Amino acid sequence: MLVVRGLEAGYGAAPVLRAVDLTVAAGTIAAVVGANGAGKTTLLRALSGMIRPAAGQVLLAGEELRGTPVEQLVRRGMAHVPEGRGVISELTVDENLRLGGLWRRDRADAARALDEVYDLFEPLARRRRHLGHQLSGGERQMLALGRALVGRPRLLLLDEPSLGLAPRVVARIMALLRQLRDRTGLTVLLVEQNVRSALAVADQGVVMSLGQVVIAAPAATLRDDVDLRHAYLGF
Ligand SMILES: Nc1ncnc2c1ncn2[C@@H]1O[C@H](COP(=O)(O)OP(=O)(O)OP(=O)(O)O)[C@@H](O)[C@H]1O
Repeated sequence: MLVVRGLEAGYGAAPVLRAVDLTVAAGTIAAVVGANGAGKTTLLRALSGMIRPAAGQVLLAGEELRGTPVEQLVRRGMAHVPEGRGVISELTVDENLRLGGLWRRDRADAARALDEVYDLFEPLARRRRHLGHQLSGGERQMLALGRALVGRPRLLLLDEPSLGLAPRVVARIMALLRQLRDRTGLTVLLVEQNVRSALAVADQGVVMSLGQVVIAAPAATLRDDVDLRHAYLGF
């Protein structure tokens, strides 16, 4: 689904990503882990067009994406849920969710997707008319994820979904990702500080350090191989 080759990106003159290579198979979850400042968020930003890569190739289902306007990326099936969540505080839960499907031509399916999100996230269904700023951190995270799902993405880029959430909510979100992968074939690139939770749900583990991918391996290998864990994950 996603092939990244030699990706270089950064902020102004300061390079962050250095020759990043990555492959994520369709219908799998890849967890990107690594120390603070390793470049995980920058990788998601470069993939979703929030920052312009300086070099390299990004293919989504075989089609080159570099230089594609963000709106086109969304139409091609990419959804990015950034860290900090991007919920619009002045809009209601329902309005925020509908934003995720505004661009879709198939209105009937957009309405179905909205209903599915309310089924998945019962707290959102109970707070349809609440404003974004009236939600708890966990509800906001559900809303950001729900809004992305209303667009029926093929590839979901998720930045730190567990940030600031109670373990029970984190477990729920991870279980949901697995369910979406299994039921709909969704492909997920998941950036997480919570390495154990991320590797528990992921098919592939990708460790970044100093702007590079230092190891990409089956998540089970990273979970179970004590030497690898010590060397790359520090536990
Ligand atoms: N907007 C920005 N302008 C300039 N430099 C930035 C910006 N955002 C991040 N950086 C720098 O890019 C580097 C990588 O940051 P990035 O946020 O991608 O790391 P990360 O792996 O996601 O870290 P964390 O786990 O702490 O969120 C860091 O050195 C950071 O200071």
